[in-house]
Amino acid sequence: MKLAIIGGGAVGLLAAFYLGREHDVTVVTRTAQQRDLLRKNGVCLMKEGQEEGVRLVKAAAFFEKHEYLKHDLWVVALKQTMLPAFFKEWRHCAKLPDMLFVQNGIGHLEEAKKYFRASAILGGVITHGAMKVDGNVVLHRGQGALTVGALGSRSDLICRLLSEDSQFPVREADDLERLLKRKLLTNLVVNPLTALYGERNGELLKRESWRENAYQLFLEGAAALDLGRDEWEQVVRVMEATAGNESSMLQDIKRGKETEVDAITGYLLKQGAKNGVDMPLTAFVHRSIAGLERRGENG
Ligand SMILES: NC(=O)C1=CN([C@@H]2O[C@H](COP(=O)(O)OP(=O)(O)OC[C@H]3O[C@@H](n4cnc5c(N)ncnc54)[C@H](OP(=O)(O)O)[C@@H]3O)[C@@H](O)[C@H]2O)C=CC1
Ligand SMILES: CC(C)(CO)C(=O)C(=O)O
Repeated sequence: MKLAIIGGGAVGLLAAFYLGREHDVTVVTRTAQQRDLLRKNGVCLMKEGQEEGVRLVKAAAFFEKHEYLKHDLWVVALKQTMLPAFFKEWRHCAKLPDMLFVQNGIGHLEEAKKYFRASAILGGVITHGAMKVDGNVVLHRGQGALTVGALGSRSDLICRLLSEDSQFPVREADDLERLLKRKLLTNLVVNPLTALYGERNGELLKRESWRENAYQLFLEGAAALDLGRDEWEQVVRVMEATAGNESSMLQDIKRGKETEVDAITGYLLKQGAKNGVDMPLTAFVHRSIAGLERRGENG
């Protein structure tokens, strides 16, 4: 398939490297500078400090629309915070490719369906850990999977994406909504706490007091999402598998970027209010992250 990966960040570069084994991949970057770097050097994948390989890919800058408008599928690897601008840019375009959104969070798929009625909208859940270290270099810091499902009726695109690649398996979701909820629960626990403590994912399990905080936060999220306490096991599994990764929220805080806190704790607080679930810990971490972003402050 001809895939355009929109966003050459951590996840975009990771997906380009692995999906590029089987598909014809174009990475769509925000800047011409990154486009040129990728055209010249390809995507370089690192694991445990070692270079694993280089994948030659096509690259286009976001404004060069003709370069990727006719592809079979767009894999949208932008942050939640970038989606409003993405929707605004394309909402009036009549014929667009089908799209796979891989963001953490939930509500964006319904939003995409509203804007892009003619395109199939797929949702993807990524449990890999990844960090971009340069415009064309990504560190694969935790083995997971990409699990894909369709919003509404099943799309044959999913079959074409499925892969047994042991380092980057692509699986089909039985129940996309439930999968997104479970991932959200993981992100509720891992992302804000690692961002507050300034530590990698695995540290949350190593210290008894942090593990207890993580569990108490998990209980609030599980209640708000109407998921069982047994989900804790899968949250722990992701923390173990991505133990050496810095969560995407910690990476954002370190770089002084806006985080996805509204799509994670913000969304859950609304869900809790709707379902009559008291969420004092979630409110605490939400305000704490907003404070680290220095929202509403002058400094
Ligand atoms: N990192 C991880 O380990 C994981 C991340 N996720 C989720 O995946 C999603 C993506 O995260 P991640 O890759 O870490 O984020 P990054 O911030 O690393 O990547 C986002 C990329 O989008 C680019 N971008 C912004 N605007 C445009 C535009 N108009 N056109 C093209 N590119 C654009 C940015 O470019 P520039 O840098 O030039 O501004 C940046 O490279 C998030 O929802 C995250 O929560 C899920 C699982 C794991
Ligand atoms: C899977 C995990 C927790 C990896 O760090 C993630 O989703 C993120 O960092 O946003």
